Amino acid sequence: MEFKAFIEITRPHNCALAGVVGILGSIVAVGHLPDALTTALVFLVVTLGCAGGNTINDYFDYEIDKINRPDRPLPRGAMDRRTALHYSLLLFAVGLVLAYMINVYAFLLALVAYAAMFLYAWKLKPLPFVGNLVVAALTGATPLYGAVSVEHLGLAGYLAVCAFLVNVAREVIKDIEDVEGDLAKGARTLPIVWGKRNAAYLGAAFAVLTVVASFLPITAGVGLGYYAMVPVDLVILYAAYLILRSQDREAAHSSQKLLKVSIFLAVMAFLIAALV
Ligand SMILES: CC(C)=CCC/C(C)=C/CC/C(C)=C/CC/C(C)=C/COC[C@H](O)COP(=O)(O)O
Ligand SMILES: CC(C)=CCC/C(C)=C/CC/C(C)=C/CC/C(C)=C/COP(=O)(O)OP(=O)(O)O
Ligand SMILES: [Mg+2]
Repeated sequence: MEFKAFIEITRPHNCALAGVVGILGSIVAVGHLPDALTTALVFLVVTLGCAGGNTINDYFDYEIDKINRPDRPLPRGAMDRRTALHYSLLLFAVGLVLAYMINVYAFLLALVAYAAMFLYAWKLKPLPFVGNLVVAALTGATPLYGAVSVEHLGLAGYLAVCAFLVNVAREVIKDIEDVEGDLAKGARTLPIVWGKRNAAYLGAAFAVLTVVASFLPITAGVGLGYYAMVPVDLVILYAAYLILRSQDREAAHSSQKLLKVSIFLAVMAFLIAALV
């Protein structure tokens, strides 16, 4: 058992980004950073949830990851599956205790989100497009979590719409990348059921919808700092072009990685716009 596997299996880069998005949701909801305790609790509840979700995901994806991602901790033997199951449940439990310290709505939303992540990994992922929508809804719920924690919505709804749309695009394109392993396990993902080209059209359409939605905050009078979103939109459009041009594994990998970069850059743009 490798100690670093306990960090690696949580995909800390996703968790940290998600935690920042939770805080960003609070900021754009009330127009300023909430008090230190609320900020810390929002960050921890989201990161612990994301960590538990990624861990339980690898627990149930063990057979598929032996083909698609043999370098991950479980297929390479750095952690056993039973430990991963108990570890994920511990992460969720700690997250729920902290969520209860925020307010009852934050506790309930965390309970629903954590249950959705477990259900996705256990049963929903193989369902064509349904699994993609669940993951995207969870990413959209992240800024809303920050808003619920400060009991105000503000511009967090716009952030949630953008998060949902860009992650639908990315999840569909990730499924195009993973067709080989998914086929071997009999997973009925969208590209397998509907064809890689049709799935590429759908993924690109959601990428374009993300660009359209990214201008919504401007209608609400967000400041000049928001124009940092323009290069983000260009990255998203290029990712859409890549997957339309070719649906092979390499093109899908480049396209979904570019969308991940756009998510990171967009979060920075929203932070600049919210704090400038
Ligand atoms: C206009 C625009 C792009 C706005 C950005 C909206 C926004 C705030 C997005 C943030 C979404 C979010 C909470 C991201 C957290 C990290 C993340 C990508 C979670 C989804 O992970 C599922 C994915 O399948 C994991 O795969 P991988 O990244 O390859 O490990
Ligand atoms: C709202 C609260 C309290 C928490 C939200 C926590 C977040 C940010 C969830 C975002 C979605 C997420 C990280 C879900 C976890 C499950 C997961 C990793 C889904 C994607 O897994 P696969 O579809 O198997 O793709 P991989 O090939 O990357 O494993
Ligand atoms: Mg997985």
